[in-house]
Amino acid sequence: MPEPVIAVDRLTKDYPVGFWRPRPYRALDGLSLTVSPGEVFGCLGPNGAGKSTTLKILMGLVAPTSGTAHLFGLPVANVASRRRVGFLPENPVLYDYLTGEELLAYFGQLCGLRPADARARGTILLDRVGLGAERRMAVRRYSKGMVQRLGVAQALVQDPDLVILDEPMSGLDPIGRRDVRALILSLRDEGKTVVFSSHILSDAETLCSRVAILAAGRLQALGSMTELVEFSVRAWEMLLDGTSPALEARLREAGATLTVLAAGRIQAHIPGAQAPEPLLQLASAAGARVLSLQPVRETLEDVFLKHVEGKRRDVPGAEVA
Ligand SMILES: Nc1ncnc2c1ncn2[C@@H]1O[C@H](COP(=O)(O)OP(=O)(O)OP(=O)(O)O)[C@@H](O)[C@H]1O
Repeated sequence: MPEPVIAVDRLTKDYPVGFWRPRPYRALDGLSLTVSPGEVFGCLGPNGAGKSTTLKILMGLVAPTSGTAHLFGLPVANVASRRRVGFLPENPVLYDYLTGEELLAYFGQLCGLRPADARARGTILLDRVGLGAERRMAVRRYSKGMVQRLGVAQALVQDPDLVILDEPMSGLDPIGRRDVRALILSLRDEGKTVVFSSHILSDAETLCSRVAILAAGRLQALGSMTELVEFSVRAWEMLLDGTSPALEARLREAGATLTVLAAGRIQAHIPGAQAPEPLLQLASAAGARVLSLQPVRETLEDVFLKHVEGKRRDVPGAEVA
């Protein structure tokens, strides 16, 4: 077994909350997990689950109350553990009077690159995150999605082996999300380890080799997609056009649950793993058109909801006065 890139053991964080008499609030409760080299690992959970707290502890931005965290075998309290790590914080705040190009050149030099190398690396990264055309624009003129893309670029400036991205899809339009998905896969193909937090479960499902689901500061589930998600077909969904009331009645009798989308257009949910051949024939014989037929299986979203529902907590001190 290769040495884990990340090793977290019984990690716990209590934040003090309240002004006059601060009380500890347990944001993270005994989290243990490891991430191996080359993995794309998703840290999932509802708001307040403890995802950012975990990533901040790894980055040395927050000290744990108890437990241990190691990067590349070194404790996170040791700055050297982060030499090979790039980080995108949840809300990147960048020097907005600089241009994208100047900012990346500056960060590159902070990471030890020579000025010319830092500039060259910045140019490559701006192209890679789709900001090549805006590289001479002041960051204060960037949209939220452009700042997010620039944040991703700064995380890659020192060509890290481990990339930690806190909500990388936040603020991105569908094209931006697609680009970041492609970027994460290309980082994986280069042999890098990527850890990201997200609320977008479909992204996690397509990108991650493994995910951790957190809720209320505790690990609720950990594993690969095949370990967590039941991939077998449970039902079928058929979209039909040109149906008649008589056909709809016969489909219901045959066990389908119908949703009427418009007059003569219905969605039929048919339970069972077998492809619904008899109902297809019934529909065609009655002159209806089958627009689509899709198997229904469990998704990561179903698994997520199963693990997190009912596990939201109130934060002490958050009451409205
Ligand atoms: N500095 C702080 N002081 C007090 N409580 C905090 C602090 N930072 C976070 N918390 C609380 O700790 C809990 C976990 O917060 P965290 O930011 O880690 O959650 P998260 O899973 O990243 O949530 P989100 O998806 O909303 O970003 C939350 O209840 C939050 O209110």
